[in-house]
Amino acid sequence: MPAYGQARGAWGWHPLDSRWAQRVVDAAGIAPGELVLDVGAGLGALTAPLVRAGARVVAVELHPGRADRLRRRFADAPVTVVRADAGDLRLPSRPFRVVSSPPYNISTLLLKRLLAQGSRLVSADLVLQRQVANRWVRGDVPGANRWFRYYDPSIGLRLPRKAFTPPPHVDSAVLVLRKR
Ligand SMILES: C[S@@+](CC[C@H](N)C(=O)[O-])C[C@H]1O[C@@H](n2cnc3c(N)ncnc32)[C@H](O)[C@@H]1O
Repeated sequence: MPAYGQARGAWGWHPLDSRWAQRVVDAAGIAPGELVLDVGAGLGALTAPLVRAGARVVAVELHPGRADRLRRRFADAPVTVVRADAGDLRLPSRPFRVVSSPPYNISTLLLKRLLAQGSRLVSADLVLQRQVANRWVRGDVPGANRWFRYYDPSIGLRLPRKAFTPPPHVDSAVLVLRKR
């Protein structure tokens, strides 16, 4: 079921503190001009430092009000706001990177989408529930053998709960995937 059909309050609303968002983007090492998807962009906590890094950003957000606010906030920046469900995401036809702090309930769906056959994904830096990120790095997910022929998984930054407002009930970490 698309998340848009979820009850009010079930939107995975845990925005990142701006300093932590900056750290996540710094660690991703974005080069000017790169195409970067920010999936579940919220109000742009990651979008803003991505723009400062010189990225061309596609900000995907399902919540209509947040998508509108993103459009207004980044009207003069190289940001395309797409109101879409991450599960139905149309991937760019050219090489792209992903830097995202998605709602935890869609992280597996999103990863499968990004790693689908034909994807031009170059790298992903995804803020995930730490347990889930660890499972991916251990290869403890169906399909891992196939995906990890092409991508090298590792754990990046570990984020404390206070990196988000409101703080989630679980620890988080950045799952880093780099094309081999
Ligand atoms: C954890 S918040 C993070 C927001 C922002 N990335 C940040 O770090 O501040 C996740 C965001 O994903 C959005 N969202 C929820 N379900 C979604 C879906 N299926 N597709 C796209 N966005 C979704 C929510 O509306 C929310 O803005």
